[in-house]
Amino acid sequence: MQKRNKVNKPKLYIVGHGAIGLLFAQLLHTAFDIKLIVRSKTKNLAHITVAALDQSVETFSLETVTIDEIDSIDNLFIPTKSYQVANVLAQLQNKIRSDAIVILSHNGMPNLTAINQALATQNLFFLTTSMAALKHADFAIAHTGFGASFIGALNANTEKTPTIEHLLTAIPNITIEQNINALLWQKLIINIAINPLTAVHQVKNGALIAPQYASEIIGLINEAVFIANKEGVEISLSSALDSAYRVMRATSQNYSSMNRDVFKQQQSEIDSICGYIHKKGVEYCYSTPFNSRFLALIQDGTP
Ligand SMILES: NC(=O)C1=CN([C@@H]2O[C@H](COP(=O)(O)OP(=O)(O)OC[C@H]3O[C@@H](n4cnc5c(N)ncnc54)[C@H](OP(=O)(O)O)[C@@H]3O)[C@@H](O)[C@H]2O)C=CC1
Ligand SMILES: CC(C)(CO)C(=O)C(=O)O
Repeated sequence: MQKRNKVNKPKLYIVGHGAIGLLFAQLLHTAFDIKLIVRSKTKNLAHITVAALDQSVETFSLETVTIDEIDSIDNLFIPTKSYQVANVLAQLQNKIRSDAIVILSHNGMPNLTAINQALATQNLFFLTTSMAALKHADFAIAHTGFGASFIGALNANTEKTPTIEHLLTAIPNITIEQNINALLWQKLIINIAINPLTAVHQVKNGALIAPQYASEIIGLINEAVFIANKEGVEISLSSALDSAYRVMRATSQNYSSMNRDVFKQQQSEIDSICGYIHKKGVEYCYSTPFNSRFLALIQDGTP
């Protein structure tokens, strides 16, 4: 296959060099001229190592830039933790062109009001993925799980541009989803079922298939389905349970991201996962004992 010249490739900025950012950099670096936005740097080029699922290892180099070095951004991918998004947007807001393509990707419900306020004219997308990656060193990851990805438009002015066409070609098992709310809720419900329990009990995703966890899984998902339905998103308890158990089986050997956060005693995304259901429950005067309890347990840091 003919290699495309760097000058002909569209530029894509990726925030950070986290596990998902580097995984997507590997998938996209032949289609895009990728620049990694780093907090600080000593070198202009990062040498990246990705251990694939089949144990083969790929190495490639990408340019790194600090925010101060950026003039303007046409295409931006933000694969950070949910609690880091507001800060990223505040730092980059003046650099992002008014017609730029911005793709957010994180677990937990995004703060759509804040995102739409910060980026009122840009083409906003959200990408969810069930692929998994683990970071071993600053620029080294292992691809640890294969799963489907979905991308959907977050605002009405969003168009399917060549950037999105390139993404759809380069990322395996990705589908464009027209109903963004359904997409966000489906992923939220999977994380509600898996993340807090694997974090509190310090078990792999597959362990949750055991009957001893069933009543808590049903309790957590039932509350989320109630809120989703109140918000106009049609999801049934049985289809939500099916999806959650499917992902537990597909990622059975993985430790969830929240499991690792709790293990390493670092900040987790519980506020935008169980915390989102707790907050919505308060708004609807609907009690959410399961989500509220896991929110408190994990926020407390001593599950
Ligand atoms: N890893 C996985 O397998 C999966 C992860 N996800 C979700 O994807 C999202 C990303 O996960 P993951 O890649 O594991 O997380 P990481 O913490 O590995 O990656 C986030 C990266 O963004 C960087 N970053 C954040 N803010 C800034 C900033 N202002 N300037 C520069 N860099 C910044 C972080 O830097 P620093 O470390 O310095 O803060 C870090 O390098 C999360 O929501 C996660 O739950 C979803 C499916 C699977
Ligand atoms: C899909 C799942 C549960 C995979 O582990 C995930 O998104 C996570 O760990 O945060």
